[in-house]
Amino acid sequence: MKQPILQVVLDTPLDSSFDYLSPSPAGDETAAAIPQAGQLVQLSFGRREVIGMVIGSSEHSDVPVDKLKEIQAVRDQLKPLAPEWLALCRFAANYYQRPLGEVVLPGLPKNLRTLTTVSLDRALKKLSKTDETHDATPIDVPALNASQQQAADAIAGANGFAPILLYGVTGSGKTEVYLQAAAQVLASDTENIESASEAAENPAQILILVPEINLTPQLEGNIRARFPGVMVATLHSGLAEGERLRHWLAAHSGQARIILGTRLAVLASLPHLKLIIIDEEHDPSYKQQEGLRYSARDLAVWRAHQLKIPIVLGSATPSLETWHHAQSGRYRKLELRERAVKNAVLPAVRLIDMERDKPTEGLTSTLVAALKQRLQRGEQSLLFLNRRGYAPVIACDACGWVSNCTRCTSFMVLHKPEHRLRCHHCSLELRIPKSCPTCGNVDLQPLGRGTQRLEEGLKKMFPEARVLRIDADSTRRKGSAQAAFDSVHRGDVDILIGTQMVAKGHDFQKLTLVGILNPDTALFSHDYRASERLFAQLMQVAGRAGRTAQKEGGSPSEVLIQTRYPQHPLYAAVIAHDYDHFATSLLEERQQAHLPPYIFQALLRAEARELETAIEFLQQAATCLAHDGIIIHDPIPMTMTRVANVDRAQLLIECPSRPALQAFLTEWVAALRAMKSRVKWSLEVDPVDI
Ligand SMILES: Nc1ncnc2c1ncn2[C@@H]1O[C@H](COP(=O)(O)OP(=O)(O)OP(=O)(O)O)[C@@H](O)[C@H]1O
Ligand SMILES: [Zn+2]
Repeated sequence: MKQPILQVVLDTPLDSSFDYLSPSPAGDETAAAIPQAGQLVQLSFGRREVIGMVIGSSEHSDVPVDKLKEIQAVRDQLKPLAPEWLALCRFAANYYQRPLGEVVLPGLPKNLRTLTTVSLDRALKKLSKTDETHDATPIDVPALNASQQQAADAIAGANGFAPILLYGVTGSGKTEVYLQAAAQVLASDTENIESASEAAENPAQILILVPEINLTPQLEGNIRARFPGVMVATLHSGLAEGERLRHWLAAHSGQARIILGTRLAVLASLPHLKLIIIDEEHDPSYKQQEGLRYSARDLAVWRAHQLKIPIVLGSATPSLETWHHAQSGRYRKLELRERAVKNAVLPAVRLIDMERDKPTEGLTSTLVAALKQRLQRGEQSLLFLNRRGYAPVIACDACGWVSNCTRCTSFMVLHKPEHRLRCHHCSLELRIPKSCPTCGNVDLQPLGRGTQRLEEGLKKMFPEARVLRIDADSTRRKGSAQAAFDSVHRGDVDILIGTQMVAKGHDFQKLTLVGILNPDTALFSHDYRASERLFAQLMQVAGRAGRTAQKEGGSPSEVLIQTRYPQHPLYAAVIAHDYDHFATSLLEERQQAHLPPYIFQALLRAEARELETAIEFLQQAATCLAHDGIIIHDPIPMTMTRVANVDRAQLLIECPSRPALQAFLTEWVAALRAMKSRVKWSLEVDPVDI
């Protein structure tokens, strides 16, 4: 019999599959099983041994058969990945203009891509022994209020592809809706299937995506307690490789029925997926910013469409893309207008004019008085400052020297507790100079204020208060973020200082005051998405206050924003908690200015030692192909031009039609590859940072 020819993809930048021969039977076999599409195989490629995935087979090859190599080993202990999964990868590869192999293989856990099968065999063995049920004391499940019930029923009752926006104000109990809808889906799946054995073989799976899993241990605990007897798998980059493989296999085998993960989980193998939930769907962390620059939200919607299942996008501040779909009726909108806890109300938002009430240690007297009141009453406060470090720069008054990074177009940030200057872009670290490097002046001054400096000032101002800072620096150790949030929930903290890490979905029960410091810079950014983001961020952080009813003798929940621009319309919308109106007017602006979601964009980035080289490459790229109907802008240096001694420039491409843009990009990428330029370039489809 002729050996079939297998097409295999590998993790290489070469945009093609490679032909290999099926392995010949071992001595004592008459015929070896032919590897199927979706199967992982080991083979030699050039001089290397690598892991690839079979994507198809054929009778013919353009390469003479005697030149073809045989596949060396088949990972047949692993069930092949399903055709639907391969189709998802194909879509992502086409849409984001990447070779299929660079989507398929990096999407799998590392331990599946190694040449030994030790960890795979170990993980499979461990999984086969795992009792599907985990011990959990079922917790009290709150009775849903009417709008929550309606939403949960609508989700669980949806048939076929059903994209749903769950638009609920902060604290409206969206999580409870997800969980009760999920419970209904898991239960009805078991009832509907006629034979019990079929149900046992194919129980429904539910994918829940969250922006950052380490920040939501509450949710994971809640899910485990809620679904005793159901295997829950988590998938995120914080897992050790062994664990990650085990969880991935649990999803792939169908044993895990609830999969809770960050953006990377959207590429998991989920053979019985019946419902997808994306919490905080507006969150920028759903966008992968390197390699395959995908939007997990968009891929999830595609997946739901492919499988004809419902998908829930939950947020108090939906992205404008999602809002646009809800307005046009493509997505169904379900609303939760009230906070879920009885008598809990949205906080009153007030602006403090910093021109009139001049801050000391970064705090206006109004905010200080409000903090004092909370301390006296034993309530918690949160100060939100989205800038980590002590001060963004240090400077010499005498000669004007500032702490520039020598490798980037940015400043070295002062990190006082660590006694270091750090560049947040290239990670360069230096000791803090004792005197000015140019004039020798010993009196170097920190300019501006980050979370560390705020913490120092607060401790001086309120020596009796328990102050805790949560930011990327204070939570570097594994588990430290969780420990920090636990101490806030226990009530061991009076004043919490935090960056955007503290704003994401936390259900702080004792918090009655939120102070927002320094949000103004984003008002005047040249990025057209800045105001959408700032608004969402302010609404989210404001939403951490007042999640329970006001106690007797307690303070009403309140949000104080320190600003120099109290007249700015964005703040007026925050005060009114008026997302609808704000989003609608932003959409109008976008439509008039021909910006997304009314136009589709792609961004070509180039990197070189010299800026001119990068720009030249982009100029060539702009003219290398006819482009009717495609708008190609002039190449420009990126705002932060130099990072780690590399200069960066970008070229924006736009088109009112997505298919036309896609068709152009496919041809264009081929032309760019053919240029064989030494400039490093990358293409991003639907870019979010321009
Ligand atoms: N039906 C209900 N009755 C009483 N309490 C409820 C009910 N539903 C939810 N809650 C409680 O309301 C609080 C807020 O819920 P949750 O954290 O789910 O809000 P959310 O809509 O996700 O808010 P955010 O957008 O701010 O993350 C939680 O403490 C939750 O336990
Ligand atoms: Zn740097």
